[in-house]
Amino acid sequence: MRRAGVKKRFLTINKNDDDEDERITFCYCERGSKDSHKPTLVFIHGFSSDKHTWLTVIKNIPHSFHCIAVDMPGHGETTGFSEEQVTADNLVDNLKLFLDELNLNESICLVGTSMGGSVVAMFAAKYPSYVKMICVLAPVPPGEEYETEMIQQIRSGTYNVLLPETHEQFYATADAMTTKKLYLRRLLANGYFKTRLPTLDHHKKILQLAFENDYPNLEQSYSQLKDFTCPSLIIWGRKDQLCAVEGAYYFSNLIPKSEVILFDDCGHLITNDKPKETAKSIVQFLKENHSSEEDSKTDTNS
Ligand SMILES: CCCCCCCC/C=C\CCCCCCCC(=O)OC(CO)CO
Repeated sequence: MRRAGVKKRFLTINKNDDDEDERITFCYCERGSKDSHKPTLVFIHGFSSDKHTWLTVIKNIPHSFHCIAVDMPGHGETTGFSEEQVTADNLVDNLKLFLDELNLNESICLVGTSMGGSVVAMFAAKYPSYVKMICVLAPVPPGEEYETEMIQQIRSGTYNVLLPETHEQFYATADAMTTKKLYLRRLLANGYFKTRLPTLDHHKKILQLAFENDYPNLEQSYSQLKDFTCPSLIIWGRKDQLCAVEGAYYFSNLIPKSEVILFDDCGHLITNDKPKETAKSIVQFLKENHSSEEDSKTDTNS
């Protein structure tokens, strides 16, 4: 935590004044404070992950940028949700509540990876006025056309592809998800199991429900992005085995003002494989597209 210079904070929101059960407490990491000349960067992690996934990237972003990485409902230290409530719609709407509470409702750059990238895309489709720009890292593309073998396996119930339960499964998942060599992999696996095994059943349930309810509707949920006019950056690893890299063109064809960056030698865990490059791409994208946004209505997508 200290290396990225972030502070951990909690924010409790009453969704309903009469009902204590409808109180949620968000946990998030923050560095810096709101700056009227620059958008705040808000980072959304992937499935079964948490805010820490972004520290490798935030470390490489200049301190002049206000950064927030939040634990999504059902993940990390954010509390007040049952599995059934962790749906795409709820994640999007609760992210809106969180941003409202922090007064971050007009000038942010929303950045998400994997499932978090999907949440960012759906958020921008539903609440375009909240964001100045978005950046999605390998979000889940819709439909069979983009389905990888890994997605097929998970969809048919082999959850340990994403949620390993044994050391062997952990090494297989790591091999599939990252191109970086794992040093001290047994130690890493032990660290992983220590934090993840207690939440395993909970995450399995969330995954099952997501494939039943949200996955079939992805195309519909993304469709309003066709009218999203803010600059959008799409980042993908060429060696992604979970979310097919062709998905980058699905999103760039859908979003009017979009730009694609593909990293060589990079798997699905982009924040792990290319942290410096990711930070650099985001900062570059912010510099090119902010402030000048009013006079540059050019389509970078053609
Ligand atoms: C849960 C609420 C869903 C809301 C959003 C709908 C997204 C599409 C619906 C179904 C697919 C489920 C997820 C499939 C893979 C995610 C990979 C991922 O996030 O990888 C992590 C590491 O696990 C990377 O950090």
